[in-house]
Amino acid sequence: MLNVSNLKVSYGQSEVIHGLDFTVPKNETLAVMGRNGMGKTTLFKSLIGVLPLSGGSISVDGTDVSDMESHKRVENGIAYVPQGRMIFPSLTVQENIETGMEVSGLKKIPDDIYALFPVLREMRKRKGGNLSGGQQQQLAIARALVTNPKVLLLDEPTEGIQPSIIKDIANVLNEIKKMRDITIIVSEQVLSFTMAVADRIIVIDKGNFIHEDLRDDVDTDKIKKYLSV
Ligand SMILES: Nc1ncnc2c1ncn2[C@@H]1O[C@H](COP(=O)(O)OP(=O)(O)OP(=O)(O)O)[C@@H](O)[C@H]1O
Repeated sequence: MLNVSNLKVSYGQSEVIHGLDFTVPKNETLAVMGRNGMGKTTLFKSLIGVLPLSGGSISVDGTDVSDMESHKRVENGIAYVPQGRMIFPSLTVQENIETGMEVSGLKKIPDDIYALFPVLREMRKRKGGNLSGGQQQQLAIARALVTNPKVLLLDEPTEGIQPSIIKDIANVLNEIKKMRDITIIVSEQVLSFTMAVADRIIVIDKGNFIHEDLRDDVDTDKIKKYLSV
């Protein structure tokens, strides 16, 4: 589980994340929704340690990771699928996945990864750069999963992906949740996607959480309003 307390993040003098508190238990998928520029990417980068905190703390299963560098946070169970996917274009699909396996000590790509993403098995010898956006997104998720994470972070996984593939990605996240004891946190602007995957939805606005609902209680019109203002 992930526990975040009074998290603050700044660019120079300018504070962008203003003291967020949240806990996400095992087997829960949390969606953080907000318009462009509201702080989703900054929040995720600070959770994985690409950006330093200017205050507060982050812990995974009781271990404080706030002062750890990114690779140490990965060792402690956080995996990150960045916005734009950031796969290695000149490495093959298989090599891309293998870059995630050093941490977990896996020698071979587990069968359940290819069962989740059959297209990656078919394309395992192709260069990552030659895959479609949706396939690259699957590859980025596979690469994150082979680290055996306790907490999986996905920053706007539907961005630039065609609607039919967005459904596949939602199915994959639901499968992952069934297969593993995992906490999933996804940032998004697409409400239909979050309604298909999230147990809880939080709205972020200018670096503050302004609204929270369990999926079953979501007033979709209200959330749409927050996302469109
Ligand atoms: N490198 C940076 N230096 C200074 N300010 C930044 C930097 N990156 C982001 N910001 C500012 O931080 C705020 C939050 O941006 P962030 O990218 O986290 O938002 P976001 O919700 O992820 O948006 P998007 O959906 O466009 O990725 C914005 O006001 C943005 O201008």
